[in-house]
Amino acid sequence: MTTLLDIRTLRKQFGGLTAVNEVSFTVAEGETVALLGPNGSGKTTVLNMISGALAPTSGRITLSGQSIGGLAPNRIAHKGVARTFQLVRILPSLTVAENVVAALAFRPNHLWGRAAEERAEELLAEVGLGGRGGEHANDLTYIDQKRMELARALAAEPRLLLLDEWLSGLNPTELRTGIDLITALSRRGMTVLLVEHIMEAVRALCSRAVVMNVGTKIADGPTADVLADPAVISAYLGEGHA
Ligand SMILES: Nc1ncnc2c1ncn2[C@@H]1O[C@H](COP(=O)(O)OP(=O)(O)OP(=O)(O)O)[C@@H](O)[C@H]1O
Repeated sequence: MTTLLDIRTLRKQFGGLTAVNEVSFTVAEGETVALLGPNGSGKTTVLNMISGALAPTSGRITLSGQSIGGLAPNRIAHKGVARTFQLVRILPSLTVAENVVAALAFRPNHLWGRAAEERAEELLAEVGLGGRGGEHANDLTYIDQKRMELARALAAEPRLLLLDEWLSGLNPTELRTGIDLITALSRRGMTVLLVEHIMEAVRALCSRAVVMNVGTKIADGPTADVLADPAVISAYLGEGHA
């Protein structure tokens, strides 16, 4: 398998707090990998360093061998990394289609006008919002806002998709739909790194899991093995996350 994302001895210090402590792991092309850990273990900080929202204190992040650590978020996005956020980020006063068109306008090979509208419609169909481009983003239900945020991320045609608790807050039916949607993306070759607390989703989606606890990596391997690892169970139990 070809390595797409390679994280080496990554470290992030916030004053006296080491939020991420010498963490290393890789994600291969086409893999869907979970980044797990109790609250405050450093997962979002790792995603923030991969997407450029935070600069690493030290360590290396490469995408297909090219160093991206410490670059500005827009440069990292142009190199093929897209993400969704723990709290959905949309442009509420625009229509659903306009939200996606705006994302298409900012990608490296910008799309405008009719071409952008057509591509937006394709992307909306892909996430289950086909034919709903004219609705106002503000009027969408929570899961539909999440779908739209995903369409915005896909507009960049990413090589690596970072999902930060994209499935949280969904009811059981919506969760099934959300899992199916990510499965479909993964089947068509998308590489995904996801932070997730819903273990049902992790088991369904991820062949491999990396687990952090208090900033340090404590496990990395096939999902079933990792979730049965006593060190992982005890880290979660310690935080009331059985
Ligand atoms: N900008 C920041 N400034 C100072 N401390 C921060 C900052 N961002 C995160 N931290 C701290 O770094 C640690 C790791 O936080 P992080 O959000 O990465 O954890 P997490 O594993 O994503 O948690 P959760 O599952 O609750 O989202 C926490 O102690 C947090 O308070």
